[in-house]
Amino acid sequence: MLLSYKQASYTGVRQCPSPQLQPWPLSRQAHVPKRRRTCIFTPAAAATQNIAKLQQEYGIAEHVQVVEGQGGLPKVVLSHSSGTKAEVYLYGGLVLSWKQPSGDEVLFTRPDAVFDKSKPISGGIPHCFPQFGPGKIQQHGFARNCDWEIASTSADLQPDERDPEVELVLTDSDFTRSIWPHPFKAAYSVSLHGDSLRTDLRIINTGDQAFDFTAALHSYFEVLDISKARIRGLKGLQYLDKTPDPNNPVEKKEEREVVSIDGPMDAVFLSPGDYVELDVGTGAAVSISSSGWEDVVVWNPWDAMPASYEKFCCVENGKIAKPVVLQPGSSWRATQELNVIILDTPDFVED
Ligand SMILES: O=P(O)(O)OC[C@H]1O[C@H](O)[C@H](O)[C@@H](O)[C@@H]1O
Repeated sequence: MLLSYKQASYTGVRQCPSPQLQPWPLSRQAHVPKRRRTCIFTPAAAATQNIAKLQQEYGIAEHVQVVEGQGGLPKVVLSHSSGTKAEVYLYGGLVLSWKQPSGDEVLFTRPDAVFDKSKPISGGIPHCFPQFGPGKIQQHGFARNCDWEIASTSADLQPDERDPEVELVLTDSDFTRSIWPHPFKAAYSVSLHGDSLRTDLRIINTGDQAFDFTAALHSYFEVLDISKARIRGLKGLQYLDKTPDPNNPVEKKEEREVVSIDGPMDAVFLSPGDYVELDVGTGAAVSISSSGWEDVVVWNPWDAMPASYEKFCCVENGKIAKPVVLQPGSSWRATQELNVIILDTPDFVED
């Protein structure tokens, strides 16, 4: 939580235990001399070896590290000399954590998040692609439950400001084509620049037929208390209110300069400017600047998630209302930059 509201952090996150080494089948063990049985090779050991290989190939001293994350999943840790850190999981191509130099976490992981690939990781910045939803395929598409690959890593050569970056890619596979029959490449770079976190997503049509898609960065931000969170930058916008029924949204106009949340909220704001701001209630705010993304979703489930709704607010850059139509060989690009700002006059001051 920003500004050291450590009391707001969660301790109840359910995690899968790291995979343990399993013994070989007995028939095979019979051929293994006893003293060597600890050297068995298993899927878990293979995963660890794979992580070590990725680290060897893509690690950059002090700035980029590939290590084992929760549930034994590979994650890339970006460290900036300013003290900021980000963790990017290959599963889902997901930024799970972004910490300020103070150690304060900006993003939020739901307590029901799991790291065993049985479902997408519920927290951080999951992808919604190739469909935001609801729609013809699974809610929010498949990009959040696929393994992305590392394409490259870098750390800028300026001696004091080595901006670490990782680029991940996801391409169509038998699995993706069984859901959505189009050849594509998604290239997603995540980088730290001083105190800010930047993402750059490109979708490329690698097939010979046009396709359309919708997408979003389903960003979870930690707030002091949802009743104290405020969003600026939405005044005057038309929005699709999905709260009563996500399948039959009602179009409305936002009249408020400062949007507060006092019940379930699921709204797609149409064509905001390139900047919105989430005041997290501590005297700090997250500024969200973007290009290419055309809509902003604000989501809080309220008492449908009693264990966590008070502690997060999703503010999601998306391309939802008007799908992107991509011709063969063409591409679409959208960027997002998050910064933490200290507010001069917070709307709420602690009693
Ligand atoms: O639970 P998930 O599949 O992650 O979706 C959680 C929520 O995401 C979005 O913000 C949608 O607008 C909501 O309609 C949806 O309920």
